[in-house]
Formats: sequence, C-alpha cells, structure tokens
Amino acid sequence: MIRIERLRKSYDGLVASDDVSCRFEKGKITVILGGSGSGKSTLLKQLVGLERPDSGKIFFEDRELTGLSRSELYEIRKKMGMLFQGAALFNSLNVFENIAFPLREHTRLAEPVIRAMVTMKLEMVGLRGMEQLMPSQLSGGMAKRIGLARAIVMDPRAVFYDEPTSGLDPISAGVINKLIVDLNTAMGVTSVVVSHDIPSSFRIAHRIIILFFGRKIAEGTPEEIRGSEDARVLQFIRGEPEGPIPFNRTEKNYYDDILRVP
Ligand SMILES: Nc1ncnc2c1ncn2[C@@H]1O[C@H](COP(=O)(O)OP(=O)(O)OP(=O)(O)O)[C@@H](O)[C@H]1O
Repeated sequence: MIRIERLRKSYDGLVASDDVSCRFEKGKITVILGGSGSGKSTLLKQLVGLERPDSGKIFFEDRELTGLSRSELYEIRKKMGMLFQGAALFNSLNVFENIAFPLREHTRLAEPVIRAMVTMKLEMVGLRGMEQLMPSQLSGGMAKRIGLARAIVMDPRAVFYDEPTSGLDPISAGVINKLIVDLNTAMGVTSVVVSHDIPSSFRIAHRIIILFFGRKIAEGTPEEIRGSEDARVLQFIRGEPEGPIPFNRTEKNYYDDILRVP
C-alpha cells in the first residue's frame, strides 16, 4: 500500500530520516516507535506529503509522491486521513463544521448528504449529539475522537495518527486504541501510528518499526520485537534509563562547550 525507499531528510545538518526503507501493508496497523527526536514525526510528515524528503522515494498505491506537483499531491491526499497530535481542530468551528470541513473543501455534496456523513462518523467515534459544541468545550480525549471523525470523513484508504494517545488518561487512551482497531477492521484502512506509548503500541500493532536517531533499527510483529536481541530495542521497550541509548544527543565535548568563550 505504502512503500518508502531510502528516505533521507536533514534539517541544518541534523539527519532526521537516515536512509529509511519500509512498507506499510494494506489493511494493517503499523506503529512507528522511537524515543523523542528519533524522527517519527518527520517520517510521518514525509509520508503524507507535508515535507519533501531530500532523497529517496515514497510510493502510495504505486504512485510515487516525491516527484508530484502540488495539485497532484492534493488529489492523492484526499485518500489519506490524518489525526494530528493535538487534534488540530479549528477553534472557531463547532464539532459538526470541523468534521464537515473536508467534505465542503473537496466535494460538492448536498447539505443533507453532508449531514448524514458527519452523523455516521460521529456515531463511529461514539460522540453523536455533540455537533454544536465548540472545541474549547471538549476534553482532550473527546477532541481526539472528533479529530478522528474528521480524519475519516472522506473514507480514506490510509489513516495516519500522530501520537494518538499522548496526554490521555488510560481509559481515554483505551478508547482511542479501540477506535483505531475498529476502524481498521470496519473500513479496511491502512493505519500508520506514530507513538511512544509502548503498552498501547503492542496492543494494537500488526507490525512495529523502531527508529533510533533517524535510522530504522528494528521491524517486525510485536512478538518479534519483544524477542529482539538489540540492546537499544530492549532498553526502549522496557523504558530503562541506563543503556546504549545516550541521554545526550550531542557528541560535542561537554568541557569544550562550557569553557567556550563567546
Ligand atoms: N522543522 C524542523 N526544523 C529543524 N529541525 C527539525 C524540524 N523538525 C524536526 N527537527 C529535528 O529532527 C529531529 C527529529 O524530530 P521529530 O519531530 O521527527 O522526532 P520525533 O521522534 O517525532 O520526536 P517526539 O517524539 O519528541 O515528537 C529532532 O532532532 C528535531 O529537532
């Protein structure tokens, strides 16, 4: 469904995606795991066309994205849904209008059809009846569910989730996890989830990819990842502060740094 080949992306010399190749299989949930700054969001942004890689290729249903014009990319992005980290709802629009937004933007559907489609998606996320609320009146978990309803309102082929459970209590996180799995089963979508929530990831993933300083260091089923012998993978999934993953990212000498005269 989605394939990336030798993706590289740097910001001012910092390599955020380092020669990453992998596949996101059709109808499966793939979780991209990694510590803070390991390049998960950077990879996601390239997958959905929000950032262009410096080199490498991205195939979405066999169409190569990196060479496409803005308008061609815009067409392909109609097949993608994205749930942003903070839900990214439009603060001045109520719940109904937030979910209807992609339909108004991309289609010429009549109002009764839009109403029916929004109601169906609200039912799927369990929040029918909340149409008139404003984003400021929603809890964090509700906002994510509304963001999810908006992400799937165009019936996308792939849904991308940026840290869907971050900042949520365990029950709200469990609700979001169940929704990701249910949507995956009910709509057969390909799901790509960026996360550092280890328990949630192992619960929902068909496949897991682990990034470390922009590089892919592991890929496999949750069982395969648990059985990994890579000390970096084990430290990460066990959440251990001591191990091969350094606390500090810079290789510059500490004493040179503090004694440096400006
Ligand atoms: N627009 C940008 N300009 C400069 N550097 C960036 C930019 N976006 C990301 N980076 C850098 O790229 C690296 C990877 O960042 P990224 O946001 O992809 O990590 P992440 O794994 O998603 O982290 P987190 O879990 O903390 O969100 C970081 O060192 C970050 O500082």
